[in-house]
Amino acid sequence: MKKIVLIRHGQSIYNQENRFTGWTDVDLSEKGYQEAKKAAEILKKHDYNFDIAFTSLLKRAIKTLHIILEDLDHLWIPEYKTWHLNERFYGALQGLNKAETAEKYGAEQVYKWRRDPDEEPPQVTKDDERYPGNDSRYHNLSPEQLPLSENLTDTIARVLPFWNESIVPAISKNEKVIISAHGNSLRALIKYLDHLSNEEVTALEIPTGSPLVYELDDDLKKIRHYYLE
Ligand SMILES: O=C(O)[C@@H](CO)OP(=O)(O)O
Repeated sequence: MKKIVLIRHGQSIYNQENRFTGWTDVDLSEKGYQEAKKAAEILKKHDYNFDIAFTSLLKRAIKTLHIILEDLDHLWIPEYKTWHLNERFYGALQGLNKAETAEKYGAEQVYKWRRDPDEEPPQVTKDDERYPGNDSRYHNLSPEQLPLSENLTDTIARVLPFWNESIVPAISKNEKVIISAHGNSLRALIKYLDHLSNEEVTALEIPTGSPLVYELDDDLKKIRHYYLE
């Protein structure tokens, strides 16, 4: 039996301010740091350690991972950072307050933008500073890979190839894997691992800073999952 740990980063400053975040590289809030420390304490209590880590290109996920690895005295393990694990790119909604946006466009429309797997949020234009083509960290992405906006279906389409090509080989070699990522990149992965329908994934909410264990069989099919406490 194989075990992997998924963790959504601790609360970010935009989570705290109730803003659409996406690929905006905001830091953890003070509460987010505390959540990451708590996650480390829980993992330590249950004797978890890791051989390899995967995270996004965004500091809230990277710092959550580092806080955990530091407290487990495992900062030395190989660590792969990839845009494939980034949060869903929220397009022109990034930075806007969620409550104000609901007042402007209606709660139903905002709910669809947030949770309907096939509803695409408004796009950014290429001259917008939020467009990833204007950020040097994404210089190696092809024009087709650079999003103007993403729905969950688009996010799944870039998370799963990375899962199959980079994470599955590590798990298959019995390496102990931790993935520090985001609400929607983890939702994408969990939809796949749990065979969730679009309706089921719409209802799935992943708490910040809570280590989530997936037990997988030798064919990497899910046996069960649970949050560590
Ligand atoms: O703003 C975001 O990027 C995400 C995660 O915080 O929000 P939501 O839960 O609306 O998808």
